[in-house]
Amino acid sequence: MPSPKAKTSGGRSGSSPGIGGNGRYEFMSLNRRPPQHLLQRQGSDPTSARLRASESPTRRRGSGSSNASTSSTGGQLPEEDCMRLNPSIVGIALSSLLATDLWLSKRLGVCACEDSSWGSIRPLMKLIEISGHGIPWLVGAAYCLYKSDSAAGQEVMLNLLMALVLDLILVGIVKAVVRRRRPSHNRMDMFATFSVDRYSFPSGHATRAAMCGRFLLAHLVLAAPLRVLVILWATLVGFSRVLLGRHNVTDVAFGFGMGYCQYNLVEALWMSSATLNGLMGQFA
Ligand SMILES: CC(C)=CCC/C(C)=C/COP(=O)(O)O
Repeated sequence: MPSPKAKTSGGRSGSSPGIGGNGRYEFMSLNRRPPQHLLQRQGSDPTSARLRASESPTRRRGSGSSNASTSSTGGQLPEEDCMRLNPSIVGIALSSLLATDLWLSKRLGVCACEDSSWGSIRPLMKLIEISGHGIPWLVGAAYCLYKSDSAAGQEVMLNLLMALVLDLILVGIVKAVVRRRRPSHNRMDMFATFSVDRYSFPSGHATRAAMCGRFLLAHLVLAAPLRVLVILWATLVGFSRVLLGRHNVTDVAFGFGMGYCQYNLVEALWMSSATLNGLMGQFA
């Protein structure tokens, strides 16, 4: 795709910029052989790389040329150029997804700071952010465990505490492996973060909201309006991550999926009262 910054003196469509004899950028048609003064010796000038790219096998194949992997000067294209110039359909799809993700996340970051277009709702989004933070949930679960006077209540709160710790560990591992930077428009003013929380993928708030949402719906007897409120809260936590500029859309989407699956793991590792008493007995 010709660079809009290049000074054009050639055709419009189907052309690529090259450095003309006068040192100015020129556009050349990909269907015509470039002028001799632009056919640089390979490696001597970025234009030669660009000519090599404009003469890539896929383009030449598209223009009906017989030698699919020869450069404009008739030489054999090095293998790495052929490979690089022929990205797989998966690579193209992933690049398109990433570009769309970054563009959409930037557009949706409407309260990334006070003077953003929806900056007035930033305090509300920050409140929702705190409601999905790990510390309030850990403190709340520990308090409920301490105040609970039934074996069933203690069992549920202990398993919730373990689920929250499991979430922190798994999210921390994925963040540390993927190491995706947070969006450029994010203002890192979250309270109480770990080192890995500087990374964006996945959203820890989204994983916690999905996992805790499922946990509450499964283990608390809630009337229908409250059940709807739990689902609404979890959804708002996820959305707030993008609106605040903390995350890209894909970070939150993956976080929701990961949190949903984490709950399945919590159910599989569920510690019953008998098991917990047995463990307590061993440590007592
Ligand atoms: C310090 C504790 C106990 C938890 C950290 C909670 C936190 C700051 C997670 C990051 O969430 P996002 O990945 O959604 O920004």
